[in-house]
Order: sequence, then C-alpha cells, then structure tokens
Amino acid sequence: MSFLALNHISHQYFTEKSYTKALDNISFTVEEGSFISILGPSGCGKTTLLSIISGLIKPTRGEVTLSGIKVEDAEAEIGYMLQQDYLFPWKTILDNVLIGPKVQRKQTAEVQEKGIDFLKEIGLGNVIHAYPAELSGGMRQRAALIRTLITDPKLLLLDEPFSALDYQTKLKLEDLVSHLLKEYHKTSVLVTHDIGEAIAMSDQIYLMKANPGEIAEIFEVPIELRDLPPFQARKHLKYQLLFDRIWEELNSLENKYQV
Ligand SMILES: Nc1ncnc2c1ncn2[C@@H]1O[C@H](COP(=O)(O)OP(=O)(O)OP(=O)(O)O)[C@@H](O)[C@H]1O
Repeated sequence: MSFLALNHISHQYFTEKSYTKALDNISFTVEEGSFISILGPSGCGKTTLLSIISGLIKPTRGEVTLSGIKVEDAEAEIGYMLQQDYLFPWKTILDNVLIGPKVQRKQTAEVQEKGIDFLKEIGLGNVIHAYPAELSGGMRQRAALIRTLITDPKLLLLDEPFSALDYQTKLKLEDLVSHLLKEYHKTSVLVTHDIGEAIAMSDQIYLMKANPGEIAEIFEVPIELRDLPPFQARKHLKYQLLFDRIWEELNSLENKYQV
C-alpha cells in the first residue's frame, strides 16, 4: 500500500458565470519518508492540489489516501508550514509551540520538555519565553515548524514556507528544515515557485503545467544531491544540470500554453 496516493484527481471551480478546470486527472504516489516538490507557473493549480492533499478541498473527482485512509478522515496526521507563520502574538514562543497539544488535551510535562528540546535544536533555546514580535521572520518560521512537528504529523505540507524571507535566511532555513525532517523521517510535500529550492530539498520534483493543471514531468533528483544539505547541494554540478533541464522545460511549457 502506498503511503500517500493521489488517484485520478480532477478539480473544477464553479462561479456564477464561468468555471475553471483547475486540475485534470492527476495521479501519483509518495513513499514514506520522502520529500517531493510541486513546481509550476502561477495559476497551474499547486495550491489547489495541496488543499486537496490536505483534505481541506474535496476534489470534483478522485481521492487522496494516507496509509490507505481517505485524507478527510486522517486530518490529525497532517501538519502544515505556510508562507505566514500565524503565531499568536499574545502568546510566548513556547506557548505557541504547545498550542496543538493543548487543543488535543495532551499538554503534559513530557510534551513541554519535547517542545523546549525542539526549540533548542532549531536554535531558539534562548527565546522560548519571548513573544513573536520580538523575533525575526526566520525565527518565527522556525517556531512555526516546531509547532507543527510537536504533534508528530505523518505528512507535512509546506506551502511556499520560505518565500517571504530574505535570501540568506531562506538558505539557512532550508538547511535546518531539511535536517529536521530527515532526522524525524517525515514525509513532506513542498509547493514552490523556486526551481533551486525544489532541487536542493527534494527526492522528486513534480512539474505542473497550467490550463488545466496536470503533471507535465517528474524529475528524479540525483542521489548525490539528496544526501547533501541543501546549501551544499546547490554547489554540485548535478544541481546545475538539473536546474537547466527544469528551466528549459518550464520555458517550453510557458511558450506552449502561453502562461
Ligand atoms: N476559489 C476559487 N474560485 C475560482 N477559481 C479559482 C479558485 N481558486 C483558484 N482558482 C483558479 O484555479 C486555477 C489554479 O489556481 P491555484 O491557486 O491552485 O494555482 P497556483 O499554481 O497555486 O497559483 P500561484 O502559484 O499563483 O499561487 C487558477 O486558474 C485560479 O484562478
């Protein structure tokens, strides 16, 4: 049985005057512990696909399963990291991290210790009692990741989590996030516009085309790159070769479909 399986997903948005065929017949599977990226031009349906994987949107056709269970029934197993951190400004970093366990009534001393350990591991040990406004954007995103990981989700959905950060912070955070996700053997799906980020972080890259949204091509990231931290992977010759292939494919898709 596949860990994550998308079976013939199609989705249409209906408005009063028109309808948009956002996704057409998308099927693929993701292995447990792997990291995949969904890459594509604006409007190709990346966010729609991620919302369907999360169970937030029910597709017009098809279904998504997580360990054989429909995602709508596996909500607790799915964690998110979004472009905005959505930390509560009136709560300390530690209290923000412990929101999930609190809501689930699982806020034990052990969980609190786990939260503190996680925060130390990601370099936030000295700000656990600070408030979000006292932290930089990169620090807040790190706290948001820990808030997600503390509930131990089976699947992590990352929706452009680094796109609001400055370039240097983004590169540092890619390394930290990648390290943590590998250490805890998480399965992750990243949506991004950034070819370099997709290559540096993923095992596979699903390139989408628009109108309607379909998987145009799947790129396997060379094993030599997967074993490296993203920052190091970016310096590898195979990174550059794959970057060029994806760049060309994206350009030809844009010319073909006038995106
Ligand atoms: N709520 C909605 N109602 C109607 N049409 C929608 C809705 N959400 C998205 N669409 C349309 O569906 C298509 C896919 O949109 P989606 O936001 O999933 O693309 P995307 O690849 O995530 O775009 P971007 O990279 O710009 O965020 C687009 O044509 C968009 O206009």
